[in-house]
Amino acid sequence: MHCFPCFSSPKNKKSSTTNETNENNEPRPPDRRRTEETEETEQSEGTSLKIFTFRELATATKNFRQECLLGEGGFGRVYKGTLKSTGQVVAVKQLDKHGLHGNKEFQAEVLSLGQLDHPNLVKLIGYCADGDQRLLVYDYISGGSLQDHLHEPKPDCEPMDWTTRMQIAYGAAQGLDYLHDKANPPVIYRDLKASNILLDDDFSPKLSDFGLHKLGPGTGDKMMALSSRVMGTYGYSAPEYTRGGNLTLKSDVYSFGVVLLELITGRRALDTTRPNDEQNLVSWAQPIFRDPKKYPDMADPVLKNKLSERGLNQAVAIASMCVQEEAAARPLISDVMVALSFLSMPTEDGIPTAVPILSFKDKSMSIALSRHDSNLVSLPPELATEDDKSSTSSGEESSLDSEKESVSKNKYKKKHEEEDSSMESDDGSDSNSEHEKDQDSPPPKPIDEKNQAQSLKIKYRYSWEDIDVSDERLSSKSSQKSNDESTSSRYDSDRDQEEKEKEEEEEQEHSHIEHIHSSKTDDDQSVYFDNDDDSGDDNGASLHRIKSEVEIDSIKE
Ligand SMILES: Nc1ncnc2c1ncn2[C@@H]1O[C@H](COP(=O)(O)OP(=O)(O)OP(=O)(O)O)[C@@H](O)[C@H]1O
Repeated sequence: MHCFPCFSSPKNKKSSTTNETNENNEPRPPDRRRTEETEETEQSEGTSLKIFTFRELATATKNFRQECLLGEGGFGRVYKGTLKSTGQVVAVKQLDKHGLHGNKEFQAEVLSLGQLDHPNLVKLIGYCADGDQRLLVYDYISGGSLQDHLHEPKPDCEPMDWTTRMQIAYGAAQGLDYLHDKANPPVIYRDLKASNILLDDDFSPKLSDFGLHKLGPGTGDKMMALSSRVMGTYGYSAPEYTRGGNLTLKSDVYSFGVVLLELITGRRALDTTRPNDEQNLVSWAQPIFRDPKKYPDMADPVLKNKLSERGLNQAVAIASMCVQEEAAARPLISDVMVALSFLSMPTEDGIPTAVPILSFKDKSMSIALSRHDSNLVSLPPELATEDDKSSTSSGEESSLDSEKESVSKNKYKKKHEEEDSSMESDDGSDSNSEHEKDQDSPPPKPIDEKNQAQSLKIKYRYSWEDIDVSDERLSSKSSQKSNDESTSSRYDSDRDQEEKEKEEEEEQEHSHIEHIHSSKTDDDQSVYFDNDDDSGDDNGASLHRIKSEVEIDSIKE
């Protein structure tokens, strides 16, 4: 077999062949002698992707020997291999020959997959397209999958502790947030599950198997898969997806919620060895979500007494929001990520040093971080340094804008820029350029003062909209509302009062369906659903986030 590179750098193109396309404008095989004799790995144009020869990969995997087989998934077999040229250990995914991918699809797919790069994604390092062979070459992740660690642990392995679980959830949320928010066009994962979350040696999670079906740009939440084939795994797939193949970013959020529930409970998403009413994890958990007293019973028994009840309550609350039946009511993964950033903070003597307090009141959900020691509370570095996220800590508008749910990435960016410029006129500072932003924006205001409770709140405002609302209406209305209300961070201690008054005003304007209350007192730190409202089952209404804002307060005790 010989290499059949689809793409090559201009330099390589010149040297490989003068007949790059045939009369049908299809790529021709390169000069056979070159690939056989030199075995030189090419670089794909415009990406860091390497184009491997089939021979290289056969050598790397000892001719795809059984002993190198890591497993077989929906797309084909995966082999562990070592690249002869560099010694790098890789995972080689040999795609099913009878799969969906034609040559063109494959080309488009690998090129866009090659652009994706995030510490919480398994990195695609190259590919091979040779005749009817299609192979993808990934970094090898040595620690096994979350599924292995959680559900099939080796007998000599300690069960994963609570903080590790929350750190895995946080890392996975960051990977997913990258796919949803940073990748352009956004990538819907489709098949997020514990077996697709690989762990490296220090338990850092890496999402694998993403983007094997690339999605075209759509209209935000309504993005559809190019393929109508319903994928996903039972137990993880969102109801709207399994029912009608309707795939959106929120379907991923649902699957994420299931993984979070697995981490919390130690139960499988689907476990046919359990009694009927306990086989499906979400169905089992739904009634418990409404009864916080039962939350401790939900926790993985191996964690007994080794987790904070507050942390558990918050994690369950996040999971319960993610697995809501109504896709539009699920939070954005970026919101989930922020909440988990706090839950995953290291603990002192098993007690988390900081616990987020989620409060759901009328149209707003707040995530507040409280701690009562003298250490600084600041956003985790990954949230504080990136441009989008720096806004959460530097007093600018939050990047967690409602519009990204309902408009395309480009539209979102445009909106973001507009708001940036409105921010500019508001506060007189120039925040347009990323570079300037990095240089000029003041560092996050320290909020630490001894004997003060510290609180960082990220508020998400939701409004009720008819479900059949058109995207245009949703986005323009939301946008208007979002623009009308300034989205700035405030540091002054009068903010709470102001906020309360504003909320009361807004309360009169909108009806609400569901409350989840959070009590801030130390002994009663509960989060619970309040179904006291008969508008709860309002037909044709759903929650849409219209605004988010960040505030960092120092609250005198
Ligand atoms: N980059 C990698 N590093 C290490 N092991 C990997 C890597 N990619 C996949 N694997 C392992 O290879 C096996 C097959 O993986 P694959 O993703 O193809 O299927 P799956 O996740 O088991 O099932 P599905 O296709 O339904 O998602 C799994 O055991 C997986 O953990």
